[in-house]
Amino acid sequence: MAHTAEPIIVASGLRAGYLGEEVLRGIDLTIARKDAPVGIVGPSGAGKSTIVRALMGIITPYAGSVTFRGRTVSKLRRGDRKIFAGEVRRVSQDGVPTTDPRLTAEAYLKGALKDARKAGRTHGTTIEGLLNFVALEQHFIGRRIITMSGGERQRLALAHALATRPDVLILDEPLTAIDPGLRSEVLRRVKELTVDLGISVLLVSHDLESVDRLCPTVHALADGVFVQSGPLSEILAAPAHPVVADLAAAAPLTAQRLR
Ligand SMILES: Nc1ncnc2c1ncn2[C@@H]1O[C@H](COP(=O)(O)OP(=O)(O)OP(=O)(O)O)[C@@H](O)[C@H]1O
Repeated sequence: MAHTAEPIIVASGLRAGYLGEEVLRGIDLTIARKDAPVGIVGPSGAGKSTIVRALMGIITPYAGSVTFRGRTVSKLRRGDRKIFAGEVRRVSQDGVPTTDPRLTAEAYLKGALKDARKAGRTHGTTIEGLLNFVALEQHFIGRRIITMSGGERQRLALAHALATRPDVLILDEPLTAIDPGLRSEVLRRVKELTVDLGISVLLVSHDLESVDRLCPTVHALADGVFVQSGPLSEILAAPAHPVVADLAAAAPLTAQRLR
């Protein structure tokens, strides 16, 4: 994809993995300001979440680089890390990362709005507005997070990520615990956000329907490399790699509908 907008995150020749074992074998990916949503699909174990971890600076590349506004993500200094934390938000399938059993949805979102203000990302968003956006009823305000279901926690995590009005939203299987009807409604709202607020979304998912709904461009990942890129309908109609053929065969109705 040609990028005329200012790049925010750039992965270049990215090689990374765990305990010296390489999972990613040369990934190039640019997320620029106000980019249209980009999807990554691929089978279990292909390295999708590893890409996300490398983009977030959670793991350090063995070779190649990941930069945030030109600076190496894994070496960001405190000031830049704060800017990164406000500009780039991740929502993973685990939902809310909390171990505090007393924490309520209200306190959790209040903290996010406070962080947003501290980072100079002020806007008129309220806790009620955030809950509403992710289709959580207002009575969830006082609920302790440990009492919430997996799908409710995933939506709360999305609300938390949106509190800073990030420039980049990285969604790693964000809505897996939500039933399909509600999932497509939340995705529809996220899609509106990308247009209205210019948030650049990277969506990593097994769910081809969700990826197709949100992302005009998709990368198919197999064994740590992008083997095919383009609109999902084109990829599935003419698989150029056995893994892509398997994806199409595993979701025949989606593949047929997209043709
Ligand atoms: N913390 C870890 N330590 C060691 N190996 C890991 C770790 N996390 C992931 N891996 C391995 O790295 C490979 C890629 O994992 P990754 O989670 O990126 O795959 P994925 O494409 O996101 O899979 P899934 O769709 O099942 O979530 C797998 O072989 C996995 O076992």
